[in-house]
Amino acid sequence: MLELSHVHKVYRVGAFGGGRLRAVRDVDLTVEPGQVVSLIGESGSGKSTIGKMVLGLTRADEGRILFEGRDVSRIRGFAARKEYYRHVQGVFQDPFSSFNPIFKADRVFEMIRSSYFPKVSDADWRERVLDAVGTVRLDPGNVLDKYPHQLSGGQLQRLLIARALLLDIRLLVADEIISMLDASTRIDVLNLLVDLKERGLGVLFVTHDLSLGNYVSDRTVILRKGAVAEMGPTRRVFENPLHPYSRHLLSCVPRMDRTWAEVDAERAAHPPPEIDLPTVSEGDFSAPLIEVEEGHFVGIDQG
Ligand SMILES: Nc1ncnc2c1ncn2[C@@H]1O[C@H](COP(=O)(O)OP(=O)(O)OP(=O)(O)O)[C@@H](O)[C@H]1O
Repeated sequence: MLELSHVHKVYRVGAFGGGRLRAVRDVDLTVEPGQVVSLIGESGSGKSTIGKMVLGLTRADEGRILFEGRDVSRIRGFAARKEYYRHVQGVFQDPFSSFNPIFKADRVFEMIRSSYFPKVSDADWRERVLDAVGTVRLDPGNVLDKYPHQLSGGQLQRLLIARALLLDIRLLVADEIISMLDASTRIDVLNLLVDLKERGLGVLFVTHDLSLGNYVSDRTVILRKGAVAEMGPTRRVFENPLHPYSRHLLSCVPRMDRTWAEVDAERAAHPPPEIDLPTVSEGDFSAPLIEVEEGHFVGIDQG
């Protein structure tokens, strides 16, 4: 469904744009229908840039991004872009910024209607909205006809997902969608992503939080400095992390059931296997991956 191959993004930075920042380096990844793929990395690792490239909000400098076989960078013109967004939508971190505070929150649905379904009757449209709102586990009586300030962040986030569902959406880019929500609402929105995947949608779930990625995703991609450090089935990556960076990230996640000392002792008793990481020479911006077990890849060590 979605395939990135050898994707690079270099931003111009500094005074007069004279500097270059390689935000994404030689990234390969895929998302299949009915699959949640987590893109995990610390701040600045290039996660959002990948999401933006998939959404056509910024262009890759090298490499290809294919959605259902079509090169996203070649989608030009209003009609073609509109058609793309019928199938690919993004939801972002701050739900409040996606709503205009002076309009009722469900106005976001009207915008979809006027743009994509101008001929649908009022009654039919209402039916579709109620269906989409129900799918995201909201009670229409509680959320429709309300202003954004009368709704919680979790409710607004779910309204945005409902809006996406009104289209014939096949891929959702969910960029840090729960980082502004409290713990109890987070789990509802995470479970909603699982519902979407069961409906056959592909989800690219961008997060800096490993435990969220572990909870929700089928495959995990760990990014470091714009390149893939490790990628594979989530269970394999979490149970058998092979890249030093993945191990480091995982060791930083607090455990509810153990103290630091216990975790340290366990690690010392069972040191992880050493593997040879791929290498590249200075000035080479490729970031090769080695397949260490089926579908489980490790990338270069960037120090
Ligand atoms: N429009 C831009 N112009 C210049 N540099 C940018 C631009 N957007 C992002 N960057 C830089 O590219 C790098 C990757 O940014 P990106 O937002 O993709 O990272 P991220 O992993 O999503 O981080 P965060 O979790 O903090 O959002 C960062 O160093 C960032 O400062």
